[in-house]
Amino acid sequence: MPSMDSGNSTQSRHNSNINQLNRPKAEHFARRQNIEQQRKSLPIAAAEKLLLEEVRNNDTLIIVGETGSGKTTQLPQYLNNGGFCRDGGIIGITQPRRVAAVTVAKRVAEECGVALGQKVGYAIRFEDVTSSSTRIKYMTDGLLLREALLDSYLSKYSVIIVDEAHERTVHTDVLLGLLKTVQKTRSKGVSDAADIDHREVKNGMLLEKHNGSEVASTMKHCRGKKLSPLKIIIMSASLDARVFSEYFGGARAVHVLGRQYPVDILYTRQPETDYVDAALITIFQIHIEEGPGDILVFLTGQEEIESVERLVHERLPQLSESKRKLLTFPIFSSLPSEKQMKVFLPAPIGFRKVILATNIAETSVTIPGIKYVIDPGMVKVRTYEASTGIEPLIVVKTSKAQALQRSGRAGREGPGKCYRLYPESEFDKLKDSTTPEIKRCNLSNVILHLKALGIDDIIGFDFIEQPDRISIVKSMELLFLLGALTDESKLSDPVGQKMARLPLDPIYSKALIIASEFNCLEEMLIVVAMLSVESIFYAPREKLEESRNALKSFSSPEGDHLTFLKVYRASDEFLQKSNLVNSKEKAEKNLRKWCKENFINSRSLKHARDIHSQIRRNAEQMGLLVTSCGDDMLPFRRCLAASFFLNAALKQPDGTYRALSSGLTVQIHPSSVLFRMKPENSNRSSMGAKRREHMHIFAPYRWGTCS
Ligand SMILES: Nc1ncnc2c1ncn2[C@@H]1O[C@H](COP(=O)(O)OP(=O)(O)OP(=O)(O)O)[C@@H](O)[C@H]1O
Repeated sequence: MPSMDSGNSTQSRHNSNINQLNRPKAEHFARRQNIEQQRKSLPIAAAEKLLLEEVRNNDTLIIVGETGSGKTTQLPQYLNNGGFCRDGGIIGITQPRRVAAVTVAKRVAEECGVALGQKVGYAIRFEDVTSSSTRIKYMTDGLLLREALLDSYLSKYSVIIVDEAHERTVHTDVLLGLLKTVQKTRSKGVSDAADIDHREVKNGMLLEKHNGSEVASTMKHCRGKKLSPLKIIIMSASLDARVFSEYFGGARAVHVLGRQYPVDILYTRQPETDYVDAALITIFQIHIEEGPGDILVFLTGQEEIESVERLVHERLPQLSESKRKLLTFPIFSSLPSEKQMKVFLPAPIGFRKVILATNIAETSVTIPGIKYVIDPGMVKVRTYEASTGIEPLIVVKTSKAQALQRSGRAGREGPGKCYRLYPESEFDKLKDSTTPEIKRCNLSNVILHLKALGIDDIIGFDFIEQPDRISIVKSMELLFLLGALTDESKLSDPVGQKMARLPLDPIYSKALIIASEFNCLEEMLIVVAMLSVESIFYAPREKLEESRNALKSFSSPEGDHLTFLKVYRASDEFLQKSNLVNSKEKAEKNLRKWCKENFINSRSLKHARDIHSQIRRNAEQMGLLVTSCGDDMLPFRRCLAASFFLNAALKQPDGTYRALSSGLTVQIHPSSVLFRMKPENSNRSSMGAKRREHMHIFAPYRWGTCS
């Protein structure tokens, strides 16, 4: 009957609406229950009370526990529940990488049932998702160091957890030294503030000397402020507790026993001659032979990742129709963060996800769905040759600690497998831990930072492992040449002070500061942003000639910097025109097409655009004048020479180049526009120095050494 039918259907529609309304709630409830259960089953859960006791009884604690045991997500929650935020104090947790800080914060906010940025938040360079109610704050180690510039007692933190300390990033090492001093000072602030034996104001900073060691703080933070003690926790699955314990004067170390799920480790019988090919074969082998579960592959860099991605797609059509449901997702540091986050989304039903990652995904992160890890055992690291100032990127074998971290990305939601693409005998030969970054990097950034904190005696600074003296000297020399240090090795005012405030490499900061004086900051902001991303141009092997012609249309005889400027401005003009007649999305899509036609890496360009707006904001906040030099590029080129002088080389009468700083014979890098252009002996030079008319200085952003 129509009325009955209609009544019934209305009723059923009504019921279904109720169901629909209830479904998200029910799903939400089920998910929360699931999370609660997961939390309770973590190995660390059994040790909650014990850990709280340990933290109460020890100012510094070292915690070692298996990957996935719950250290990063649970301990801060235990501490919060245990009263460590009672007086408004914050629990700060540092991570070596942005992606870990962001994803772990999201997870913990969900576990706590709060909106991200409220009780639980994160802060990374250029992004602060915290509020006055934040009590658990995840952040990069570099960011906490920057915070110390504003509040050198880190007074808002009641506990600071240095997570993944085994990575020994340069920021972690400096932070450890700083925390040690801060802890000492803060305990004095409570017990015996009167023992401050000397105070002076220097460049707006208040310096205090405690028993001979200098600690700087801003006036607003220490005047009359009662300081509460600071708890320090050092954490990792793979650190040598002894080293850290000794450094912190015999600090207590505890081990959290047990792991959540087993991970089978498999090795190859023979060493692999081509690990990229071996990784590719293993991806397909797992995909064809193994049960459901996503795959995480560790590769050394963007190029390798993109090539494996291409090869997977080339080989996929050779599989039967039902086996083609394989999706690839890249993740590397220069990939824009919204693209990085895609790896954390579940694969569509029936599909297998293959994540191609650099060591960015090696520690801390939980990527839902990962059951299989492929580890070729290689990693790309930056090194520093102090004598020449060159910082080559080299591919080396991972350490045992890294191998352990990589395998630990599986076994987080269920049992997993890790395929190490080398024989077990090779594993035994690996170094236990990675060489600390401080031993193999340019220290100018660190020194600038320490100086800004008022720590002038760099060699006397209490590093966990002393950097090489020659590296310190060379880096100070560079800062001096950049004008950041005075003759007395103090931070100069205003150049050094301003440089320390910019979150950039000192050379880039100097370029911006000097460009603002010479009315070409608009141009320099673009160039610094373009230099901050990986390869703007791409040249596919099969279209080499076409891509070279495209590059030629942007090439400037004055080098890569001006070429970048042209590319950026051309893309900007294109986007603006497209925006006039299209929606924002359509205009962005058109820009990607334009990039493709011009062999420009649209991802890198988009990233450069983001960085550009961020550093422009920074520059404006600092009061730097953002003006353009128009068509006269001479002042701009002079500013380049005044900041990037380490990259300058003189053309010799025989046609070779000699680096001005090191005296080494160098050649123009094949990726430079000058490589094919063969600069002529004209009157053009980056410095415009007449006395060097017979030899010319160009400043491509990369030089290769001649073998
Ligand atoms: N985003 C997430 N999605 C699903 N489960 C998660 C997520 N983050 C964490 N987990 C679960 O919580 C467990 C503990 O993660 P946590 O990061 O706290 O471990 P950890 O001991 O710090 O590991 P690691 O030493 O590898 O950093 C994981 O094994 C996983 O089961």
